[in-house]
Amino acid sequence: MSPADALIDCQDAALTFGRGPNAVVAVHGAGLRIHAGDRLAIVGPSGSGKSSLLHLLAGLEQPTSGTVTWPGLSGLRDIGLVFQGDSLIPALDVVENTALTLVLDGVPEGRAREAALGALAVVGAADLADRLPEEISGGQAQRVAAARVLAQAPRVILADEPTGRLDHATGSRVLDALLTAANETGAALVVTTHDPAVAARLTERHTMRDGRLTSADSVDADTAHRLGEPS
Ligand SMILES: Nc1ncnc2c1ncn2[C@@H]1O[C@H](COP(=O)(O)OP(=O)(O)OP(=O)(O)O)[C@@H](O)[C@H]1O
Repeated sequence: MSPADALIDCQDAALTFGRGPNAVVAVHGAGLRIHAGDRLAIVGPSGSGKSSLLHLLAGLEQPTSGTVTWPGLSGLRDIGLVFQGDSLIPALDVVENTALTLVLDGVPEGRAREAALGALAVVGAADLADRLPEEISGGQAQRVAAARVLAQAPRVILADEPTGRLDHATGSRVLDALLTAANETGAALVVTTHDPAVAARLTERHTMRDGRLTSADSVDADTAHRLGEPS
């Protein structure tokens, strides 16, 4: 595939926080291209730079050197973000939270609500629609975050440690929701994780260590599915 086919093209991108003796190089010259249909894991321990890399890919941070471009996207709104412990707005119920990105984007409320209810059904959270965030668990909140991204129908979903604070079974359901969201919308999916079991469910893995994106391996989707099945 040529660079022009890429949704996101990250070329030798570095990100440094601070200056002089206090400077922290969070990402050293990372190269990565994201294409439609990709199911990619960025695996590494805490502090290795995974979130920083994801922020570069999302356009939330400017690279200190190198470039990040979005040749296959019409705007950064084509990117859907799911963060660890994703914050839902406490005063809005689940369906309103799910519809929020669409409403902010100018979609009429009725249509946004309909799309949100459909997305909640896809991730198995339709029964939570009328609850407030304080009335649902952390795992359920992450599934709602996946539904919100599904309703948005982005071209790329970037998920930062979406299963980080969850037990294995709950994390697995959240990942199911994200994979379903990506499959339903045809979006590329990029997930950062420190959990090899999460990484095993994606088809391509990159390793992040001390800010360096080091290696990648690929397996076909069937193998990834088998590897990711709970034993
Ligand atoms: N805003 C910031 N200012 C200064 N240093 C930062 C900032 N954000 C991140 N860092 C530093 O950059 C490095 C990489 O952090 P980053 O959050 O990207 O790692 P991570 O792999 O996502 O970790 P975690 O899994 O704990 O979120 C760390 O040393 C961190 O302390």
